[in-house]
Amino acid sequence: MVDLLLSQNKDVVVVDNLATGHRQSVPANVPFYEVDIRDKQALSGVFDRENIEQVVHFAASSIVPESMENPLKYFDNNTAGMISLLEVMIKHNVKQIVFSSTAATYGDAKESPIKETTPQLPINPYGLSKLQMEQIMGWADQAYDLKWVALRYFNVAGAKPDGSIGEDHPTETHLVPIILQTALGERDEITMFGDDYNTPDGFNVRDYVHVMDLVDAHVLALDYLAQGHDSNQFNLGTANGYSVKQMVEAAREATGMEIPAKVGPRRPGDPDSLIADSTRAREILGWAPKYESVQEIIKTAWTWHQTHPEGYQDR
Ligand SMILES: NC(=O)c1ccc[n+]([C@@H]2O[C@H](COP(=O)([O-])OP(=O)(O)OC[C@H]3O[C@@H](n4cnc5c(N)ncnc54)[C@H](O)[C@@H]3O)[C@@H](O)[C@H]2O)c1
Ligand SMILES: O=c1ccn([C@@H]2O[C@H](COP(=O)(O)OP(=O)(O)O[C@H]3O[C@H](CO)[C@H](O)[C@H](O)[C@H]3O)[C@@H](O)[C@H]2O)c(=O)[nH]1
Repeated sequence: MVDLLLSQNKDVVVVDNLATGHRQSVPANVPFYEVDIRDKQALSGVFDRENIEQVVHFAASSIVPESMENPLKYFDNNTAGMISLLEVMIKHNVKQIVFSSTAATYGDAKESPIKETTPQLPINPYGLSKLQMEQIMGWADQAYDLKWVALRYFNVAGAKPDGSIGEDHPTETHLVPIILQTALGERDEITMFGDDYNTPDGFNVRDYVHVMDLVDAHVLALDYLAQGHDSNQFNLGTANGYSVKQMVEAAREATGMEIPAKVGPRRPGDPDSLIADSTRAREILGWAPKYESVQEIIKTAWTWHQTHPEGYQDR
């Protein structure tokens, strides 16, 4: 996101407590504050110093299985983090925010593909915390005229195509990086969590969206708010569902590697299937994902993993 905004000659300020982020991923010439958004005093200091007009709120804990084991962490970092951020924004009269929401707010959705109007009934604490954050922004709009866009991402994957920016988590839990670490020989095999879901081949189905397409949507959402539109919510996915097994097979084709895989037990908190209907984002924001095939998404991630087997190397 920072990379794209800079390429458009926008001024950017980054706040991150580096809980899972990397200092090296932010260019040295971008103002960077190592601040926890729950620290209102420190965050207020950033807003005092910088001339902030709009906020893009990515900061969160975002691992579904971790949220099942440690729900309070999610309500603290995510829900309370949002309250702190909004208080500081309102105090500084900053009233436009684009927010990273998630398909996890829908839970085991009763319709597929999922529309923005599909009932949000999360089945894990992570999804609930993100739904609470949306609802809190809704009340802040009514009370303080704060305008917000929730971008409900489906499963994000891929890397900058030149391989210079990619995923690097302290403990990797996401499917695509785990598959590619297995392809690189960093892991012996991948365990596919559960083959008895209510899906065509029994494996969980997800809608994988490229990170470059995702950041495009954020720029469109910032423009949408700058033009004075009302608060809104948008699903971001490609409308193509792939099962875990199909993802492993697609990665074998995309990389030419063997990628040993076995079936293991279900992982708690996983819905059967999450596929997006992104018509609203296409019609209102003019968003059009450029990467429709998971092969292409996986290939860009593969370039990153091959060239950065140790990630950002800052640990
Ligand atoms: N990756 C996905 O598939 C996906 C899907 C839907 C939504 N999202 C959302 O997108 C956002 C980014 O996800 P990601 O996959 O890049 O995760 P990530 O863990 O790589 O990024 C989160 C960033 O927020 C920072 N952070 C966390 N808590 C903070 C706090 N209290 N104060 C300041 N900084 C804090 C971390 O250090 C990290 O840099 C998250 O809000 C996540 O919920 C991700
Ligand atoms: O080693 C693994 C890792 C994952 N999976 C499976 O692969 C699928 C995708 O799992 P991820 O952990 O990559 O992603 P999640 O669907 O759990 O969650 C991701 O997408 C969500 C939206 O759909 C959230 O927003 C969340 O932040 C983001 O991590 C799931 O069915 C999971 O069970 C495996 O089978 N084996």
